[in-house]
Order: sequence, then C-alpha cells, then structure tokens
Amino acid sequence: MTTLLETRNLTAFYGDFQALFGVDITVGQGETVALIGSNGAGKSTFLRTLTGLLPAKGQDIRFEGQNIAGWAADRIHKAGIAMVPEGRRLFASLTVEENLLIGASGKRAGPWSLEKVYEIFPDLIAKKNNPGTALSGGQQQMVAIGRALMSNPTLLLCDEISLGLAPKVIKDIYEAVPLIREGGTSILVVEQDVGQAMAVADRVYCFMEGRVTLSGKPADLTKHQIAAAYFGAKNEGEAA
Ligand SMILES: Nc1ncnc2c1ncn2[C@@H]1O[C@H](COP(=O)(O)OP(=O)(O)OP(=O)(O)O)[C@@H](O)[C@H]1O
Repeated sequence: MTTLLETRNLTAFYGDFQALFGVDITVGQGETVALIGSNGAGKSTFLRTLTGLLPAKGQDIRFEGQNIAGWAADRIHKAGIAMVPEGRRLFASLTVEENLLIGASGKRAGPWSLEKVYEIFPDLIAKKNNPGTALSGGQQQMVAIGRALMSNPTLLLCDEISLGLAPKVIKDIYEAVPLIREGGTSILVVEQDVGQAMAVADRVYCFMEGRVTLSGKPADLTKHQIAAAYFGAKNEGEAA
C-alpha cells in the first residue's frame, strides 16, 4: 500500500486546552479510513489540524511525501485535500449547481465535473436550480460532498456524514463511496455510527480523549475491543 497521508505524534490545542495527544494515523492511496469515537474525543479536531484550520506548525503531517504542517488552508486544499464540513455549510443564496461550481475554483486536473457529481448523486439533477438550503438534509449532504469533489481532491475528508439523517438516506450517500474511490480519491470519514464505519471502511481508528485507543481492519476487531476503546474499559458494558 502506498502511503498518501501520515501523521506522527500529532498534537492540537485550543488556547491552553490540549485536544490531541500524539495521534499517529495513516491513509493509503485508494483507502477508505473511518474515525470513530464519542463526542469530544478529538475527531473533528484531527480533521481541522489536517486542513490547516488549526495551527500545526513544526509538526509532522506527510501528504504525498511533503510535510504540509503549518501550510495555509488554501495551499493544503490546492495540494489535494478537500473537506466536507460538519453541518454541510451550503450558501443559502446560491442554487445547488452554483454551490457545486464554487468547489471547482482552483480546480486541479482530474475526473470530477458537474456531470460526474450528478451521476453519483442523481437526486440532485431535478434540484439543480433550487436554492441549496431548499433541500432535504440528505440532499444538502450530497451537495456538500459534490462541492468538495469538484476540486478533484486526492483525499476527501468528511465530518459526520450521517448526522441527523434517516437510515435510507445514509445508505444512498454511502453507496457513492465506491464510485468516489473509482475516481482515485481516498476517503477519511468521521462517523458516529460504528456499524456504518465498520461496513464502509478498509480500516478504522477509534479516538478517546484526544488519543487513538484502537486501530485495525473491521474484520480483525471484536465488539469487545471496540467498546473498550470507545468508552474506556470501566464503561464498556454500555456499548452492548
Ligand atoms: N473551538 C473550540 N474551542 C475550544 N475547545 C474546543 C473547540 N472545539 C473542540 N473543542 C474541544 O476539543 C475536544 C475535542 O473536540 P472535537 O470536536 O474534536 O471532538 P469530536 O470527536 O469531533 O466530537 P464531536 O462528535 O462532538 O464533534 C473537546 O474536548 C472539545 O470540547
């Protein structure tokens, strides 16, 4: 497996508050990797550190062989890391298509286009002239993913794809994952739903209190191990 992204001993702070304590994560080319863990475990903070939204100067974040720690967010985006933020954040005054086209600014060479986004999310075709906010939550999530893909990223980061969505909609969205990978994009997804993470990911990392407490391929991890890593050994009964 060729390594696409590798963090070593990554830390993150909000002022004096330390949110990450030495996180080592690897994403290989073509892999789908899921981050799981309870609220406040540090998953979003990890993504924010990768994308340059939190300072990472002097740290070790290797992306395609370069250390991108400390780079400005737009430089990281241009290098090929695109983020689908938690809460989708569409532009209310713009149509679906205009929201998608915004993602194409500073576009890199690659397979993604409006047509290709409509191909993986056909629900959006009939809505393309509607305001982005006049959509269901699931459709908004599709636009947010499509917008990120329009820049032709090598690595797509998704924060809480399924938050607040109905199971059928979540299934529709996750069905796009293999199609995204076919385009050559690797995926790093934060997913609260452990079952969903296990179903979609090649490998998962579990966070607790700013540390990685477990990692591996879904088939190699037991429910017991996951519960202990997710809640801490003393509370693991809760996960059953
Ligand atoms: N802007 C911020 N300022 C200060 N502390 C923050 C900020 N954002 C997050 N934190 C703290 O950092 C820690 C990690 O939060 P983070 O949002 O990364 O967790 P998470 O695993 O993504 O959980 P969630 O599912 O709730 O988003 C928490 O203790 C949280 O309270």
